[in-house]
Amino acid sequence: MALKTPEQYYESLRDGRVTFWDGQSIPDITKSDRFRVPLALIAHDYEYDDPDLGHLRRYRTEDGSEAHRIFQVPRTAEDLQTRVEMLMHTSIGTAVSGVFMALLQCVDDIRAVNPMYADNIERIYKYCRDNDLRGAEVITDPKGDRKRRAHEQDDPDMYVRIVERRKDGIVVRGAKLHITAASCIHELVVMPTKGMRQDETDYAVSFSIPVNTPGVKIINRSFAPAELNAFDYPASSHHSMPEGMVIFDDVFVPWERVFLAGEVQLASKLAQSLGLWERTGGVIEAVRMSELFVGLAQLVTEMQGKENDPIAQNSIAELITYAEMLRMSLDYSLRHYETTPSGMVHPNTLGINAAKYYYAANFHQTVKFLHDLSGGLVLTLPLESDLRNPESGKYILKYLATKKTVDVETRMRVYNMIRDLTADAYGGWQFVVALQAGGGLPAQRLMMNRLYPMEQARQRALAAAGATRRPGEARKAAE
Ligand SMILES: Cc1cc2nc3c(=O)[nH]c(=O)nc-3n(C[C@H](O)[C@H](O)[C@H](O)COP(=O)(O)OP(=O)(O)OC[C@H]3O[C@@H](n4cnc5c(N)ncnc54)[C@H](O)[C@@H]3O)c2cc1C
Repeated sequence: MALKTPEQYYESLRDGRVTFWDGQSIPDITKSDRFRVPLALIAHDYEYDDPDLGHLRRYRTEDGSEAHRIFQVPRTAEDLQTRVEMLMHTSIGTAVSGVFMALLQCVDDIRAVNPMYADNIERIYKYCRDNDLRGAEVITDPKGDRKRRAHEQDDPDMYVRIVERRKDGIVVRGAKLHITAASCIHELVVMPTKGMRQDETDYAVSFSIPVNTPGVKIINRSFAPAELNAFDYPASSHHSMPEGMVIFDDVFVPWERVFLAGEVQLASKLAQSLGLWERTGGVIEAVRMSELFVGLAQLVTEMQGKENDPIAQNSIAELITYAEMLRMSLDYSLRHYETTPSGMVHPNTLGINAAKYYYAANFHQTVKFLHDLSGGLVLTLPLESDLRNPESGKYILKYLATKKTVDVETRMRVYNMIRDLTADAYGGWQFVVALQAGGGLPAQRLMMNRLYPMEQARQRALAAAGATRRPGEARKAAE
C-alpha cells in the first residue's frame, strides 16, 4: 500500500456513493462540473512530488512506510510546528482528516472503558493512513428543539442513534448537518455532537464507515456555482468545498468499525477533543486570512493615494492588530503545547479556544475597516468582460485610473479579491464560518471557563485585595 497519485484519488471516488446536488443525483462526482473545483483542490494535496510542498505533505510512519502528514501524530513541538506549516498549504478537504488526531487523543480514555473500541480506532486510523484515504468530521446533529435533550425530541432521530444492536454490529439512523467535504472524501468519521446522559445511551455513538456504505446519502451545498472566472472571482474560482447533509438511513456498522456504543461518559470527551483540532484549523486559516486583509488594505490605500491619510493609517493599524493577535495566539498555543499520557503533543487547549473566540468575535468588525478603506468599488466594479470589450473597456481604463504608477487592471484585481473574500457569496460564507465552524461562540466560552487556572486567579485577587481568609473560611468562622 502506498501514497496515491491525484489520478488514483479521482478513481477512488468512483465507488457508487449516493450523492445529490441541486435536485440531481450525481452517479459519478468526478464527472460533475459542481465537484470540479473541490476535487481539484483535494487532488492537489496528493501531489507528493511537488518540489516546494512535497516534503511538507509526506512523512515516514513508525512502520517505515510513507504517508500524508495529516496522519502524523505529533510527538514533539517540532512535529506540531511542521503540521501547522503543512496545514497552511492544505485544502480543507484534506485538513478535515485531522479528525483522526481527535480520536487518537482520546484513545487512552477509551481503552480504559472498552479496549475493543480503542483497537478499532487504531486499526481504522492505520487503514486510512496506509491507503492514503481521507476522513470527514461528522459531528453536528440536526438537534431539533435546542431546549430538549436528544431522547426528548418529538422525532427521536434528531441526533444520530443506535436503532438496533446485533451480534455482528449496530444499525444507526439519523443525520449530520454541514459536513465539510463529505462527498469528496472516503470515510465518514462520526462522533456525538455533545455530552450524553445516562438515559441517552443510544445517542452516545461513534464509528467510521466508507461513504459508499448502503443507506448513506449526502445532499450537497456550496456558495460557489460550477463556473466562476478567475479575474472576477480570484478567491472562490479555485477555492470552494461543498458541505453535505449526511443521512444515515438505517445503516449497518460492523463492530470492527465502532468506537462507542452507549458508554455515555465518553461522548463529551470525543466532542471536546474534536473541538480542539477543528478550532486549531480555524485559527490557522484566520492567521492566513488576516494577513491577506492587511496586504489588501495597504494596496488599496496606496492605489488611491491615501497612504498619508491618518484615517487610512488607523484602519490599517486595526487590521494589523487583529492579524498579530491571531498570529501570536497561534504561536503561544504551539509553544505551550500539552501532551497526552500516550505521548501525543497537541496545541494548548485554553490558548486555542481563546484564539478561536477572538477570531470569531472580532471578524465582522475587522472586515468593516477593510470595507471602510476601500469604498463602493468593492461592490460596483465592472466585470472582466466589460474591461476586455474595447467599446466599454476604454472608459473603465480611463475612469478607474488613480495615478500613473497604478495599473488599472491590477487595481481591479485587488478590488475583486476584496469583494470575493468579504462581500460576495464566498465572503458571506466566511462571515458565518468564522462564527459557527468549530462550534459557536458559546462553545469556546464554555471551554475557557472550564480550563482557565481559576484557583490561581482567585488567590491572586484575594491577595491583591488584602484578604487573609478565603470566602468559605470566613463563613465557617462566623458559624
Ligand atoms: C461552513 C460550515 C462548515 C461546517 N463543517 C462542519 C463539519 O465538517 N462537521 C461538523 O460536524 N460540523 C460542521 N459545521 C457545523 C458547526 O459546528 C455548527 O454550525 C455549529 O456548531 C453550530 O451548530 P448549529 O449550526 O446546529 O446551530 P445551533 O445549534 O442552532 O447554534 C447556533 C447558536 O446557538 C447556540 N446554541 C445552541 N444551542 C443552544 C441552547 N440550547 N441554548 C442557547 N444557545 C444555544 C450555539 O452555541 C450557537 O451560538 C460547519 C458549519 C459551517 C457553517
